[in-house]
Amino acid sequence: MITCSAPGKVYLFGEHAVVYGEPAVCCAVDIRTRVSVAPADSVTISSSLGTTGIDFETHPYVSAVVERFREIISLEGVSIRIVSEIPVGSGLGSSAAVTIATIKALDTLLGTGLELDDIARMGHEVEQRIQGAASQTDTYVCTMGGVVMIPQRKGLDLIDCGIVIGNTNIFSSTKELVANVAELNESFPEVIGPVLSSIGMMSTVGEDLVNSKDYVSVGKLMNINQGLLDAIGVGCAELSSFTYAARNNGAYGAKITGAGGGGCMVAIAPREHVDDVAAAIAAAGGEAVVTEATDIGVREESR
Ligand SMILES: Nc1ncnc2c1ncn2[C@@H]1O[C@H](COP(=O)(O)OP(=O)(O)O)[C@@H](O)[C@H]1O
Ligand SMILES: C[C@@](O)(CCOP(=O)(O)O)CC(=O)O
Ligand SMILES: [Mg+2]
Repeated sequence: MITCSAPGKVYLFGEHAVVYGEPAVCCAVDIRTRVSVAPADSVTISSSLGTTGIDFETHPYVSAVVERFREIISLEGVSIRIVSEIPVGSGLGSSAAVTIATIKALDTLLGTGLELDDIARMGHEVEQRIQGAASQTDTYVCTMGGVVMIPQRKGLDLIDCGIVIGNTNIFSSTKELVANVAELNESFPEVIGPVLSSIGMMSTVGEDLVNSKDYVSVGKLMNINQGLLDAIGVGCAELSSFTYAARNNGAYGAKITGAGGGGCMVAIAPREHVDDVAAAIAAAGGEAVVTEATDIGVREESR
């Protein structure tokens, strides 16, 4: 049996706008999905969502990965078992992590010799197939780890402060949220276009601030980015309440991460304040997790 893992991620800046070609800055975090594979006569996929064969209702991403491998190598059966610390449908990139960890595990089992760039590319193709429109961000950062600027694929300095995630526990489908933004953009292109460009500008301005570890300024930009995400309709009352709770309790800045509409927000904070920030999010009704950035991307854990 071979086990591979891949990390979740938070966006410092740029989700949604990145789907329209704007830059984004995304950071892998130390919360992982583990996928174990073993030879078998037929395909079995088991996770917290259930046990299935190839099944595009329950396991669309993993099913698409298996089909993709069948295009390059003969693969009759395989047993795939998923254990994840990343909440599903929460903006932390659970879909990318399960996709990338499965690709790496199958690559290792079948000896297909994929390089990291190949894994990221295949993962992006799978996300595009299942999600409709999908940027390369989640699959790339979860393959490589660290802090990455997209579309340049440029590595930035690892975030050296505390990261607190606040989960609303409201399931949000990235596919739906991306489609909602597209609809708003079609209705009001003159209004939404400039908002998306302004979101992109966060990354352009933020890049040097991340590299110089100026987290006070990074936090201010995250707060502006949050306002613009609200403007494109991907916020909700709980996400707003948790971002204010974080900001009022020592965070440098706080915003939605990922698709929004539910799911998670992210705050960056001095390490000495992370517990206060987490307590404030919990008091506002969220599930708070204190984490750190990680430069460990997809990797084999055991065989
Ligand atoms: N642990 C898991 N096991 C199986 N499938 C998973 C797992 N985590 C995520 N997924 C897949 O990813 C989908 C959620 O992806 P998405 O809507 O993009 O949200 P997220 O923000 O978490 O990436 C789930 O509906 C499921 O198909
Ligand atoms: C909204 C979007 O920018 C990020 C979605 O992230 P997540 O699936 O919510 O973790 C979509 C994308 O980049 O493909
Ligand atoms: Mg996703």
